[in-house]
Amino acid sequence: MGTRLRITGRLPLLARLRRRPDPAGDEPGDPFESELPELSALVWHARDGELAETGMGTMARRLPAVIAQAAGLAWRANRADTAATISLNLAAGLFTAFGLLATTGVLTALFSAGPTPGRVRDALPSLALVAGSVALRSGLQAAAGWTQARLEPQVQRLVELRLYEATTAADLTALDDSSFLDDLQRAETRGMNAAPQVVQHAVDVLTGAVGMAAAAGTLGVLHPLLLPLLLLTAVPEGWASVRSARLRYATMLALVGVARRKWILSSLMTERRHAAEVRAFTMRPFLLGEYDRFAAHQRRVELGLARRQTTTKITGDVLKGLATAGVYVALGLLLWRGWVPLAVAGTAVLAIRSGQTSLVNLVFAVNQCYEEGLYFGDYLAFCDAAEARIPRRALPPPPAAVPRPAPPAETAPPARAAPPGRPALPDPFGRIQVRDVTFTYPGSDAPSLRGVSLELRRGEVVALVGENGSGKTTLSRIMAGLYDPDGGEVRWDEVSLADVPQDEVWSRVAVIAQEYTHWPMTARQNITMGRGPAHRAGDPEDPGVLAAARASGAEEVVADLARGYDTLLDRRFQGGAELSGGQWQRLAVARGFYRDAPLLICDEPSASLDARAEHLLFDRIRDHAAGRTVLLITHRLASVRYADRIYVLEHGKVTEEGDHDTLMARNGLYADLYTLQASAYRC
Ligand SMILES: Nc1ncnc2c1ncn2[C@@H]1O[C@H](COP(=O)(O)OP(=O)(O)OP(=O)(O)O)[C@@H](O)[C@H]1O
Repeated sequence: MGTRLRITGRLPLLARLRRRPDPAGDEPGDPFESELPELSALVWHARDGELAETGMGTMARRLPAVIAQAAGLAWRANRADTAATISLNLAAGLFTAFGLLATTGVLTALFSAGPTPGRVRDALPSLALVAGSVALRSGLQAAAGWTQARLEPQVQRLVELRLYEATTAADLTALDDSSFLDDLQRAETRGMNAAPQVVQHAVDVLTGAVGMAAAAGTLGVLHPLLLPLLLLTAVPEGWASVRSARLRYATMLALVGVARRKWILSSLMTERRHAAEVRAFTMRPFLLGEYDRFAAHQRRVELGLARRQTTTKITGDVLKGLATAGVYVALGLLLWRGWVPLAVAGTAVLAIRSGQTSLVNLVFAVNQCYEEGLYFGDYLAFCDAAEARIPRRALPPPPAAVPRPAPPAETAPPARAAPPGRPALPDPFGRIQVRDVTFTYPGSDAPSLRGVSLELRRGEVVALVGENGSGKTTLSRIMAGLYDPDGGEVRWDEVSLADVPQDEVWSRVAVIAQEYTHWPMTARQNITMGRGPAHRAGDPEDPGVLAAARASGAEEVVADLARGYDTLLDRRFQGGAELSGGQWQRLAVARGFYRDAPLLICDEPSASLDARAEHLLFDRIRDHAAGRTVLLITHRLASVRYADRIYVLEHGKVTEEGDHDTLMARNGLYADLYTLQASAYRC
């Protein structure tokens, strides 16, 4: 097992998969450049180095670490079950060895001279020992299987929690990063499921090793020469299994971008919210064609894999057959030379068969453990990377090798108090200042904000206007503590947001986002989402819900629902209702009001509202601002003329500021846009 599993010298398998042209036409050749150029840079080059390390020596080196990780995970999932699984398997192995050795007694008695009834009688005590140890071994194995089965869901829960804890806390910009998303896809779709498998296969490795040790120990006792012969039969199978696993893993890595693209396309073709547009824009042939292009590529790569795996398996089987024949020839020679008696040879045959079975199981388990360990490694690497992208001031619990149990959602209060030693946001604050803020999205060449400064005083409605792409949403996200600026800062009185735990910022800001989520929950939960104990079931008596619904106009929407606030807003489930765009928007606005935060950020809150609802909403926003502060982003300039102050953004810079009259008198972009909109109503 010492050779490195390199298929062509120093060339990693993945690169080879990529470069080799296939005369038969069912190999990938150089598919990403020729067939799927849009995915080429992302996938292939990023993983070459990683795969180059994956040889058999590497596997041998990594396996103990994988097993240790599995053991640690299982231990943290449930100590009693882990201890029971290990000790029951060890005990079962002992009884296997004991049963094999007792077989020698049976055979010795049976092969001795004398009348048959006497020989059978002599064999009975050893036979009883064999029967007893077989029964005990089976009982122990069954109990071990049970404890092992109990571990699986517990391990699964731990790993799921860790991943989702990390993805929901990671910096928002991480989710704009395509390599982060690729890694997330691998970790979620494959790596996360690998965790219980790793644990299971690690236990199987233990079981196989114990069974193998029992057979090997028995053979060693019977005749020392038999032992290396038995081990020889393991080499071909081990080689074949590891090579096969590596091929499969390389293929999975090669196809991760394809799988993600296919998944996106499949959701476009199956999800209800896209169905109308798919038809109206006659997108079906395009989507099906795209899907088929990726599926065809995947099929070609997978056919190549199947062929290589079959060749590998046949080679391994042939070599194993030769090795097994060698073992039996050696045993025959030992018998022929009279170096072992017949009874011992008989036991040796049984021990070899038992050893081979254990060996096959062991090799299979090692292979599976290693393969799943690779996927599990992806999961761990992703979780580490995602945890590293949790902003430090979010103050997550210290990273651990396993997930931490989350506080029960219904009892988790919004984080209002800063931890000791951390400054808290002033309550109430006097003014919020944005000072010289710059921001560039990761991977973008141009900054979205360039030295923006503005001020909001308590109780004011401040409007942000500007053409598409001028940076309004980006600025509002920085003010909501969702992005950290590259330069400059946001201060609440004298406290900089950068010094305050993010949870505290988020609990003090309510955002009615431009792109909001249609939460597939009840109408009540759509309003109370994320705020206090009501966030799970909803408190039917909560006056805050009624007030927020009234202020946003959601009250009329809920009145028409079959089960009022308890109506499920998801047509995919029985009894679920669907809302119109404007009705959804009223609920989103209600959610913002319900949070009752000192700073309300409204990003295009009226885009889908009818004229009356829009008019009412802006009135309500003004009412809401009494004692609180509102940042209003909108293209409906008639609604901002009553704002206390208006900032005009152009290409990420504030170019105008003042109230409506000042800006109209200035005759700049604001006046242009306002006059344009007003003239549309005049004619
Ligand atoms: N997630 C992102 N990744 C990279 N660039 C982004 C991202 N979101 C926005 N941008 C870029 O940042 C700039 C400002 O976008 P932003 O959404 O802040 O504009 P906006 O003023 O809110 O536009 P609109 O009026 O259309 O809503 C744009 O050039 C946009 O392309």
